[in-house]
Amino acid sequence: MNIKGYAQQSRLFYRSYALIFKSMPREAALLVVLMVLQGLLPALQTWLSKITLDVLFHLPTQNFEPLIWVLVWWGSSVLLGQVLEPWINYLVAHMNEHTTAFINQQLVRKAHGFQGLQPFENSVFYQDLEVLNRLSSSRPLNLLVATINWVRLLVTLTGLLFLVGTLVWWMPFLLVACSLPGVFKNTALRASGWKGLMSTRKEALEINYFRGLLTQESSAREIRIYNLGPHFEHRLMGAFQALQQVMGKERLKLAREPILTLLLSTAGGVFSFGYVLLLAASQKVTAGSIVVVVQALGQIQSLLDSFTIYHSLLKEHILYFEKLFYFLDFQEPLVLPQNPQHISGTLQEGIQFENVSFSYPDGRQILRDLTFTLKAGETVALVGENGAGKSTLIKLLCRFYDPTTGTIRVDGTDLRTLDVQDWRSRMGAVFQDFGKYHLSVQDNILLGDLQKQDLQGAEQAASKSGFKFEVLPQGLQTLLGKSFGGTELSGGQWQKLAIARAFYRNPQILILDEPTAAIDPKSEHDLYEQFAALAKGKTVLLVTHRLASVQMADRILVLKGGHLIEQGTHAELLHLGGEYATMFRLQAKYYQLAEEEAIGA
Ligand SMILES: Nc1ncnc2c1ncn2[C@@H]1O[C@H](COP(=O)(O)OP(=O)(O)OP(=O)(O)O)[C@@H](O)[C@H]1O
Repeated sequence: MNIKGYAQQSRLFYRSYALIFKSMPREAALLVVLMVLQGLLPALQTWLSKITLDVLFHLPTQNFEPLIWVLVWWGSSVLLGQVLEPWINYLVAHMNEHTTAFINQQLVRKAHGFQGLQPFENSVFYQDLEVLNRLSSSRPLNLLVATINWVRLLVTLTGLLFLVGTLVWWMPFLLVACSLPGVFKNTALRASGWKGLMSTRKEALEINYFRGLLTQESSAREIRIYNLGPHFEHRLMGAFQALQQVMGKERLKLAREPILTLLLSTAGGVFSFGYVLLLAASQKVTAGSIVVVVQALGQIQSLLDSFTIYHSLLKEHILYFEKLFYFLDFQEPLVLPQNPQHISGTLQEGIQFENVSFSYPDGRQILRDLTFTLKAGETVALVGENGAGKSTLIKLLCRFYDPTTGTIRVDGTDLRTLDVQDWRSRMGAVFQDFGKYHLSVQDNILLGDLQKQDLQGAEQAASKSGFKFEVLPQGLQTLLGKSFGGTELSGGQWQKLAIARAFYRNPQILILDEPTAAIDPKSEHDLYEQFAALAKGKTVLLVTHRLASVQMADRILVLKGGHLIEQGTHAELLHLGGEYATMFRLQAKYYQLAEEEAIGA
């Protein structure tokens, strides 16, 4: 590694510890102090052995005071060791919980802080996020524990090497030199292990996915009808096997490859031990000193091996933080304005699409040169075949993405210059994949505007959407969804609840992407009957395939292959006899025929 590399590594370590310290500064500082104390204990105890022997050999007759002091010191050091251990364990566990929570908070804050949806499109990015989430409860603790042991071993080693050095000055250098290749080798092997782990991100995602399919209620029905259990289980085990193969190879390397470096460090220890035995045989040193060196050498050898392992573990765990910081530093492609414009009051002119085209990050062009205006207070229906780009247009309107070319203007101001939160606070939406929150009915509605907490308003919104909460066991307080043992709703009931949430917000701009796809004909009819009242004063964009319900729109836009091919009122478009008229007549004919056939029969 060159100097730049070391500087980067040092910054990375500094930032990682800063993150851990930030989560619990006092506890972290206390832990460091306790660790250093604990690290000094073995050297202190070995030194006490020397003192004991030296005192014994030079003990004046009938004077036991030095022995009593030796006993007091020895007892204190043993007691300190015993007291320190549980406190260090307590602090490590305590800090681990906090650090895990803290890192999770950083991760989710970053993830929900993305204002656009593009980061979620990138599969590598998504896989990294999965690994970061999965390891967030182990890696920070591992870094902490490895650091603790690294520091403790370093302190112990320094103490013991110092003691050995007082007898033979070159011995510490020899011992360290013989262990260094092992340190480097293990570090390289751990880095390779991490690379292996990262190369199995796809398999890890597959494991999550197939395990989810096999264990969750949402997929239980199809799995049983099509007998998909064995098939998905096979794919799950395939992913496990692929993961085990890669990680097994890495583990084997870790067990097999350090043998030469271990031989070298053992040779250093044996040579040093032999030299001390020679010194002892020629009686050049005191008995106490020989005991010190013999004891210290025994410890140093195994400590150096452990130190090598912890050093390489540190390097391995730091790679987690490298990924974590990469994620935390990631700048989303959606560029937010430095000095955003804040808008107040109601929409005046409306929203203008000017030559808007859009391609997803995969490069496919979905919207092509769209120019139209959603006038303030107008209800516009957007229709077109599957994949025409209707939901994509909504995503641009919500500023989940920016147009690839062209501009969207709000009362003449470029949407990209507006404060995005401000803009979205004017909107209410029922998306195709609306949220089903496993909370109470009331909370599901109140989520539409957390500032309001208007219980009466929530009740009214539920009534307007046709959601009959009275039939549920605890009415508005009924807990929904299976996650926490609540009541499960039907698809249509969930959708009505999503509509209630949007109504509760009372937004200026209401976006409805197939809002009645799961709703029964009578409820749909009731909803559209009162739609004029509900939409009053709002700008509404409605996407639907049920053309009977678009008649109440002021204007209809027809999308085909990303082009805006027709626009006008229901009557105008029927008169035009184009795509809309064809689609409408097809649907109408289908119902008419079905009715005629039924009556005829
Ligand atoms: N996140 C995405 N990344 C890449 N392509 C996408 C993404 N989302 C949608 N598309 C593609 O964009 C095209 C338009 O999709 P969109 O959902 O806007 O259609 P739609 O008109 O709403 O269709 P539907 O009537 O079926 O809801 C489709 O071909 C789809 O494959």
